[in-house]
Amino acid sequence: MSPAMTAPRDRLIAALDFPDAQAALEEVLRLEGLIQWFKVGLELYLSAGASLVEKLKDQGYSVFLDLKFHDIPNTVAAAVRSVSKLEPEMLTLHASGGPAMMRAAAEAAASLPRTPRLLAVTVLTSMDQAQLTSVGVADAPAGQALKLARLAAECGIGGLVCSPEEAQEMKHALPSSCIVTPGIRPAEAAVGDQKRIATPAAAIHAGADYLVVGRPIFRANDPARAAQAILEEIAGAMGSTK
Ligand SMILES: O=c1ccn([C@@H]2O[C@H](COP(=O)(O)O)[C@@H](O)[C@H]2O)c(=O)[nH]1
Repeated sequence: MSPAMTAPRDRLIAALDFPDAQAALEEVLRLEGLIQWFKVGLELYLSAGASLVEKLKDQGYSVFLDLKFHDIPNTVAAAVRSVSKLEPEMLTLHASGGPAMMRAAAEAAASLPRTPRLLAVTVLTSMDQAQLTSVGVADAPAGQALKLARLAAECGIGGLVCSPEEAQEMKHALPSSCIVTPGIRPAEAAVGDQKRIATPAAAIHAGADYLVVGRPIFRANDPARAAQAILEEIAGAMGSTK
């Protein structure tokens, strides 16, 4: 983790899963002063495109562009070069795309004047054992995630996305990788479609560098209050982890 990352707000990424730029930017405004990092995923990027990312960057926010590339190596390398013009701080690709794809992505990123941090998505936090078995993977989610995380690191990918349940083992096995965990659910929050989850405090204790939170903030009656409560939980856990 970067030494500059000392404040709870540097470790919380709010997922802007909204249908258009107007809805997303209204929420950004509502969280002004609380949130530094926003994640732009497929839904919003397909609707609002590059201009939304540019607006967030112009306003001084850090952007995690979560497009989860998964294609042949040449196509993924070109996609990395293309979206890196927007200067996102983080960018995702699926580790299951394999070593040739990940190496091509890492080389493409390294060739750029401003290298985005590439994150390999290991096993989606919405997948449990049954889901994994149904796509032909016999391993347990944690074992498969670790296997893919090691492969990603060997291919020069500096970060990974995994469940907070797996963060501790990941940190132990790959101490220099940046660990980003979605699947965060404060104690009272609805779980929804997520399967491998933990509270903000548990994720910090397990060694997650960044926590991604969407619905527990944006589907709360008062998103700013929900974000504040999560920041306080992170702060408490950081205090007791030091
Ligand atoms: O394994 C993964 C990878 C990405 N995500 C993304 O994180 C957020 C989580 O949103 P919640 O509303 O807090 O569940 C969402 O944008 C996903 O696309 C993930 O959940 N799991």
